[in-house]
Amino acid sequence: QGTAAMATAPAGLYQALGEKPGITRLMDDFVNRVVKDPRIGGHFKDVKPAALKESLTDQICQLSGGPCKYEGADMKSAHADMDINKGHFNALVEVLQSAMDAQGIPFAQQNRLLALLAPMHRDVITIR
Ligand code: HEM
Repeated sequence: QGTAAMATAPAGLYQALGEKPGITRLMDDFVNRVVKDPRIGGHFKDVKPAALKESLTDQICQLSGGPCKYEGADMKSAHADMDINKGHFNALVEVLQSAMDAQGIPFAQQNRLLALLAPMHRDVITIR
């Protein structure tokens, strides 16, 4: 991931997300919601959900302070040529919030994860 993504994980976030099993469940539900979302589902029409779930699980696990290593593409390369605008980015964040609600993740912990993801907008949004 890009340098902007390499913020320090707040203590206890990995645990609050339910560690690897909780993050796996969260990303499973999140991707299922994303592909169905009318605002951004189209971006994912040619994507294999299982592989994306695995990449995201590793990324969020590592980012939140867990013992994982994300080995996928950096955020800039992963999202190049996708015509992602601010509305798409915000829609994805909204879907993530719904998925975190569904997993019973406390609001304050949700915000700690979102704060780690927010700086990635610089690499993900390509239409300004
Ligand atoms: C903070 C926001 C985001 C994060 C952290 C994120 C993270 C990721 C990660 C980790 C991958 C996998 C890359 C790999 O395995 O090499 C990925 C792929 C992808 N992302 Fe994002 N993403 C974000 C926002 C978005 C948005 C807003 C869209 C479009 C609406 C989007 C569309 C995609 C698509 C279509 C892929 C699949 C690429 C492929 O497999 O060819 N992402 N993203």
